[in-house]
Formats: sequence, structure tokens, C-alpha cells
Amino acid sequence: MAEDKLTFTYYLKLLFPFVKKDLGLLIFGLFAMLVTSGLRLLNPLILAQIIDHSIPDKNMAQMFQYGAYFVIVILLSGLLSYLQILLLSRLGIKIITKFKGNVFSHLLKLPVSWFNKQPVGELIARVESDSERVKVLFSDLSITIIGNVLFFIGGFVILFILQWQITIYILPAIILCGIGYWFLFKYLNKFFRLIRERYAIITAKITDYVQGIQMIQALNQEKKALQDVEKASLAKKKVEVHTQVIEYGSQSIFSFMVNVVFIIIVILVSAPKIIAGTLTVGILIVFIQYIYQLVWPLMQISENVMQIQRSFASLKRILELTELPTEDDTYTGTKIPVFAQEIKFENVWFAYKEDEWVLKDISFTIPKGKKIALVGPSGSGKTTTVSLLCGFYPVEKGRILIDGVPLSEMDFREWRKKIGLILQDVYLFPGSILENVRVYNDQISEDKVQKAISIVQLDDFIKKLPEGINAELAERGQNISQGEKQLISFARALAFEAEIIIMDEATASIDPQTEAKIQRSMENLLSGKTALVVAHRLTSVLDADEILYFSDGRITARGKHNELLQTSPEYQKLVELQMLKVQDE
Ligand SMILES: Nc1ncnc2c1ncn2[C@@H]1O[C@H](COP(=O)(O)OP(=O)(O)OP(=O)(O)O)[C@@H](O)[C@H]1O
Repeated sequence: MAEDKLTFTYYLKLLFPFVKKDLGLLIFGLFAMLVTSGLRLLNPLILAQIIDHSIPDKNMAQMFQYGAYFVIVILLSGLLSYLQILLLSRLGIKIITKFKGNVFSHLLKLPVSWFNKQPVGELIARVESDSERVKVLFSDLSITIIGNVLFFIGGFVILFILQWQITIYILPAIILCGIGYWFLFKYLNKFFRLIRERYAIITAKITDYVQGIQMIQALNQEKKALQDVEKASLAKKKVEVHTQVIEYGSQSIFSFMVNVVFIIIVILVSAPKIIAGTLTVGILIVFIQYIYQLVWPLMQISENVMQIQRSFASLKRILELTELPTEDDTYTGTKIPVFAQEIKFENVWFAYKEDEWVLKDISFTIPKGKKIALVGPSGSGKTTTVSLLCGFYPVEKGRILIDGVPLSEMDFREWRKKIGLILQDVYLFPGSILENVRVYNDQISEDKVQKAISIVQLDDFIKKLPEGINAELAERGQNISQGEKQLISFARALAFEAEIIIMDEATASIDPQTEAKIQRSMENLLSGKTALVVAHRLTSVLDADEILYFSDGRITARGKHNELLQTSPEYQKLVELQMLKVQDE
């Protein structure tokens, strides 16, 4: 984001659409704040009337009358500030919910490559805490600061009118106090930021550990995880304690200034005037009351200005997220893909990090209706090849052609509609089996889902469930087996009538019985379809039309299973290893 864009008017323009609908509410908040400030200024004056007139005149009726005004003013200002806080905090929550929704919807459109570089836990914590701070901008903060400024100016105008001779002594002292408070907050601000950063680190750690809880328990690493989180908490605690010592310590100093120093100044300046009869006790009380009432708004203004700065810093960080280029910005192709003949990788090169080539000059063809298997050692580039075909990353050199048209010229969403992607780690959505197969697409009928389920031979499993197809899956499918998850993802690809099946086979070992079942289901799924399969099991490559052997980012051998057994020593070795594994099992 260009620095010059980050002006106040830029933010205002950006935030206006969020406030537009509730502008009336915001104006009411402002109005209520004005009235409350006015009423707060009125009270000391009423008190002065009682002290200077009603009591000396022994006029009880007038005293009760002023007393009633006094109570009414307090009640009214209490009621108005309650209403104002209630309405504005509702407005803040409403706006920020919408705002967060927009941020999340933008995050969903960011390219996979961006997420690869992000510690997700930290990102969530940041969006959450930044949004909370933006919220106060909409709710009470902006209104409070305006109210405080007006109250402060109004108070001083009244004091000047009442007794400018005393006011000129007090004004510089109060302003000095405000400036001191401003510097204090500026100093504290860097500690507040540090606390937030450390909080984000703790949240990220907890999120990561909870996600990997099974592994942590299996490896007996609970203590280590706890120590790690405790270490991070301790780092945050240290800064927090230091900040509180300074914050509360200096608040006590300011409090002393207000309660003792200012009052002494007022009494010293006004006492000779009272003795000389040029000043009433009532006015003295007005002064003392106003000092209490004016100093805190001034300090609050310093605090509010800092808070506003922090809110804008948070807003800037969130906006930086929402201005990141989305997939739509990266892939600008518009052609509607037609796949009638073949998919062709033509001298494709790809690197995740600059010049560290993961794919080097990859060329192969998948004719329509054929099944191509990718085999080879771990890290040789098989999954990356699949990701490029799905359009998760743009190709750096070379081209991927669909019936001769470069993938980069195509509408990537339309292209992905043709693909049934089955990953090693099957992602299941919160919801029932039915919802997971048709992924909330109601146009896919229940009959079609049932049919897909029976083609992939999942019906035995469904029949055992009391709720059948409507059985709810636990988060990330924790209440079903790895094999069952695989079959649900097969059924999903079938229900969506994917033309091309791209499968990164699960590497986790499953028992031979389940493997045989998955193999049969896979044959049913792939029958008549074009398929690109990253094969980890021998059974998946035996009937492939072509097997590509990947080694260190290159295709070093290719052919059918029997051909490769004759021509490729590295393939032979892979097969021998697999046979040994099968025998062991
Ligand atoms: N998101 C990523 N960011 C950076 N490097 C990556 C990323 N994904 C993979 N790599 C690297 O790219 C290389 C190829 O990885 P790839 O996942 O394509 O291999 P693979 O053959 O599919 O391995 P496996 O059989 O273990 O799944 C590896 O060196 C890997 O470390």
C-alpha cells in the first residue's frame, strides 16, 4: 500500500460505507455526547447558586428547587450516556462483524502461495486483536474524544467568564499536565505493542499445539509444549508487569497533581479575593469542581489520541491484508476451458523460492480418458506438478496447454470445476456425510449422492450408521477412519461429475483389506475418466497408461509398468521396495 494513500481522508472514505447505513445512530451519539457534556458543565454552577444565594438568603424553597435541578441534571446526563454507550457499542459490534467478514472473504481468495508463508495462528490472532481495536473507532472512541475536547473548551470558557484572574494561573498548569500525560502514553505505547505481539505468539503456539495434539501425546511431548507456551507467557508477563508499574505509578503522580497541587494553587489565588469580598465561596467551589472535571478529560484526550493512533495502525495492518492481490488478480485468463483431447505440460519449470527449481523442464501429455501415474522418491516434485495443473501456482517457464490453449489464458474457476481433486489429507467440512459429498451444493440431488456412494462402495459403512447419509461428521472427520475419508472424497469427485481426477494418494499405510477395497473403489471412480495419480502404492500404477518416474524435479523414465521394469533400474528398485513392504505386511 502506498504511504501517500494512508491519509485521514483515505481512511474516512474507506470506512464510510461501513457507517453509512447507521449514520443516524452516529449522529445521535454525537448529539447525546454534546448534551451530556453541557449538562456536566451545568452542575457546579447550580451548586454555586445554592451556596452563594439560597443558603445566605435562607431561602429553603429556592434551595430545594436548585437541588431538584441538580438531581435532574445528573439523572439526565446518566441516562443519555447510558443510551449513548449502549447504541454505539452495538454499532461498533455490528460494523466490525461486517468488517471481519470482508477480511475473511478476502483471505479466502488469496493464492495458496501466500498461505505457505504465513504462520496461520499468528495471522488469526492479529486479525482478531486488530479488529477489536478498530471496533472502538466506531463505537465510543471518536465520540468520546470529540465530547472531551468540547467539554474541555466549554469548561474553560465558563471559568474565564467567571474569573479570568484565577483561570490564567490554572490553565498553563493543566495544559502542562496534559502534555506530560501525552508523552507518558507515547512511551507506554511501544510496550502495549510488544504485549500484543507476544499475545499473538502465544495464541499461535496454542493453535499449533492443539492441532497437533495426537502427535504431541504420541511422542510424550506434553511437557515440552507446556514449557514452550509458558516461556512465551512469561515473556509477555514481564512486559505487562513493567508497563503496569509505569502506568499506575505515573497515574498516581498525576492524581497527586490534581488533588493537591492544583487545589493549592486555586486556594492560594482565590483566598485573598474571598477575604476582600471580590469572590464568593460558591465560585471557589465551582473552580475546584471544574478542576476535577477538566483535568481528566484532558488526560483522556491524550489517551484517546494514542488509542486512535493504535486503531489506525491496526486498521492499516488489516487493510494491507485486504489489499493483497487475490487469485482473481493473479490469474486474469477469461477463456472458458474446453477439454476434448489432451492436457500437455510443455517444458515446465517451477520454483517456490527464487532460482531453487523444484520442477525442471517437465514435459508430458495426458490424452483424454487416459490414466497417468507419477512415481518417484519423496520431494521429487510430484505434488508440485499436480498443484500446477490445478492452477494453485503459476508456471514460471514453459506452458500447460489444454487442447492447445495455455492454462494461464483460461478462467481458473471454470477450469477447477472440471477437476476432482483428491488430496492425501482429505479435508472434511463440518456437517453430515451428505453435505460433505455434495459440499453444500443443493443442485446435486440426494439420489446422485447415493449413487456416487455406492459406486465407491461406501454403502456398507453408511448402512451401519443409524442416521445413514445424514450422520454428522466430527471436526475434520475425526470420528471416521482414514480409508472412509478417502472414499468420501472419491464420492465427492463423482457427485460433481469431475472430468479430470487428480489424486495424490494417501501415504499412510492402511490394512491390505481396506487397500483392496480402496483399489476397487478407485477403479470404479476412474473408469472412463482422465486421471493424474500421484501413486504411492504399486497397485495404482499397474494399469496406468503411462508412468512418469520423477527424480529431483525431472522425469527420468517413462512408460507402462512392464516397460519400465525392463528399462529403468530406479523404477525396478522402487517396485522391489514395495514388494518387500507388501510381504512384510
Ligand atoms: N509450499 C512449499 N514451499 C516451499 N517448498 C516446497 C513447498 N512444497 C514443496 N516444496 C519443496 O518442493 C520439493 C518438491 O516437493 P513435492 O511436494 O512436489 O514432492 P513430492 O514428490 O510430491 O513428495 P512426496 O512424495 O513426499 O509427497 C521438495 O523439495 C519440497 O521441500
